[in-house]
Amino acid sequence: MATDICDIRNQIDHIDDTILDLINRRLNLAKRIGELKKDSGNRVVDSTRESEILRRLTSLNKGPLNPNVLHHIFIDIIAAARAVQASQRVAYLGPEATFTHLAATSHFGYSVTYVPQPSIREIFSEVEKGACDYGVVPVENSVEGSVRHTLDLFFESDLCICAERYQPVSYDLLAQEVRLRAIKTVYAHSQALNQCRNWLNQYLPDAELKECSSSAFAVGQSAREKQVAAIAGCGTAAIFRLEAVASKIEDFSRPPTRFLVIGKEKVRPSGRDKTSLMFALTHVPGALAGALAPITDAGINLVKIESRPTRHESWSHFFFVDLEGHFEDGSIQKAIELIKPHALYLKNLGSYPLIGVGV
Ligand SMILES: C=C(O[C@@H]1C=C(C(=O)O)C=C[C@H]1O)C(=O)O
Repeated sequence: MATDICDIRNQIDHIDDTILDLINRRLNLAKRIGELKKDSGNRVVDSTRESEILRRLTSLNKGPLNPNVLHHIFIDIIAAARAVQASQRVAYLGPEATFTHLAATSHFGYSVTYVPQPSIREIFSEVEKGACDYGVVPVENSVEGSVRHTLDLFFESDLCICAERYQPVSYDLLAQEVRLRAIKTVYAHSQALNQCRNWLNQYLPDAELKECSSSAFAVGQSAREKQVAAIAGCGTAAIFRLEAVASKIEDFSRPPTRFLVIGKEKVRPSGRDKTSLMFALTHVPGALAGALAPITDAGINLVKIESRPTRHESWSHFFFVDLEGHFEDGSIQKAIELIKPHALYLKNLGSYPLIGVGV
């Protein structure tokens, strides 16, 4: 038996050596690409190429590797490949361990510098002034609120959407050690606490529950004391060097929150893309139907539509629509030309790879 384990471990060591060697060879190639990009003035991050790689590997994968794990592994390899080309700074809605932070790390991996911001407006402005290369903002069904704020800020800003990301809203119980019995106190943000009440009543009925202002504060308390646990977003244990004592402890599972990666670059087509438009219409009967008709007529899939008051005197509503396709597709360009006469204002917020929910 022991010899068997020994033998198999030797084989694993050999595979690890090969993986390490291959990763370093891949990084050296990325470095060469980085030099070519520098010469031609191209940006380091190529989201289209990245999504092509992830889609290709996901379809090649025959298991037992879980597709989500495959995604995480390659996001980190790709992040390391970006880092050897240039350092990247990513602004997100802080503090650490928010769902926006999680969305950011699952998109950019751990080889970039994350810069927490106190508000969505500040994320936009950090990227606009070039202090950060990208920003990550919540846009739909957020637990952090202010999603409408994100939509409104696109009116003022020239930044575009470079990518989207779906982040599950799920909680872990974190502590220094994994024995549930040892936990006497649980710190959590009020939202997290409210969403995990049943689980806490069932598994930690005697623990003292302490509400605090952020998950980052909660995990800070846990890092200080062995008997203190914290509730934080699923997957944050590694960020804080704590153990996940229990996972998915929320009482009801919720749909994932959608986040956007914003930046200055226009993303080229990947083969399966989404285009986000924002337009304002006059408040006359049939205006919206008229503006949407070119989309229907072209057989374009309207993925989402949402409206916001413009708060400008003579304009009534902004409409945000997500279409399946890329701005460079003839059908999308033609539809936009036909919408324009109906609109007081129209802006293309960007085309970016379409991502399945949960990836
Ligand atoms: C290596 C490149 O740079 C970055 C890293 C990539 C990778 O690791 O595969 C892919 C796209 C870029 O974001 C590249 O552009 O090919």
